[in-house]
Amino acid sequence: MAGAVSIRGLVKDFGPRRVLAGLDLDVADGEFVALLGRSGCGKSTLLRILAGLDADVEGTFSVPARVSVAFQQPRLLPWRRVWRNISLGLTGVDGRGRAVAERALAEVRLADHADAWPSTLSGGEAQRVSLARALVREPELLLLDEPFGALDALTRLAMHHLVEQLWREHRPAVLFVTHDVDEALLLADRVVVLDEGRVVAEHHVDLPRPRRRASFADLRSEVLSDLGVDDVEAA
Ligand SMILES: Nc1ncnc2c1ncn2[C@@H]1O[C@H](COP(=O)(O)OP(=O)(O)OP(=O)(O)O)[C@@H](O)[C@H]1O
Repeated sequence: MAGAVSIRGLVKDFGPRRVLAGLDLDVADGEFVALLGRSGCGKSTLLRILAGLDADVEGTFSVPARVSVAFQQPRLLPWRRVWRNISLGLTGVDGRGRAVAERALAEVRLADHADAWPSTLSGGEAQRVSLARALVREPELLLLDEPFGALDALTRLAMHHLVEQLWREHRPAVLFVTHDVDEALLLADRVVVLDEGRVVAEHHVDLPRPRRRASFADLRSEVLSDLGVDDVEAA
């Protein structure tokens, strides 16, 4: 199977600080990979590089032609209605921008919000618009940088279901940065742990979906231990 992402020896320095130190990582087509690691270990930097937002690197990487990104903050344009936020910059849709945006909104359960202004949306709704905006480009690779980090616990749960469903339907490869080990184990095919700018551990999550937290208690302990944290619940 052709890989969606192939990274070899990626090095990124910010002045004297080496953030990525020869990182190697492959992501297969349609694979859902979660990236975990201590704060400051370079997760967002890696996503920004793959998204083409930072070209000042050494090493090599390849990504597919269509890459979409969703960040922790939805970053919607406040002076555009929701549907325009989604259709803006879409090429090849001519006069169908509104219809295309509406279809994407229906997928994230926001069909009736096409004409809303971003300022009137809740945090969860804004994040769903951000997902719709990412998906409408039919990405082969979806980069998610802590997309649920700012949401409350209940909204977060709903978003897990939604992302899993959208991923099943569209099957992009996903690279998903999170601090939440449970979130990673609920959603990902593979959990990759970064430290000191390299991959230091990875775990395949061969569990049927939808997953229950009880089904990955042992894996959670292993991943937490990779992160240098004791699993108090396992004691
Ligand atoms: N534009 C920049 N200029 C200088 N240093 C930067 C810049 N962007 C990031 N860094 C530094 O690079 C390191 C990695 O940052 P990055 O945001 O990739 O970490 P992260 O793993 O995503 O962290 P977190 O989990 O806290 O979001 C940090 O030490 C950060 O201060």
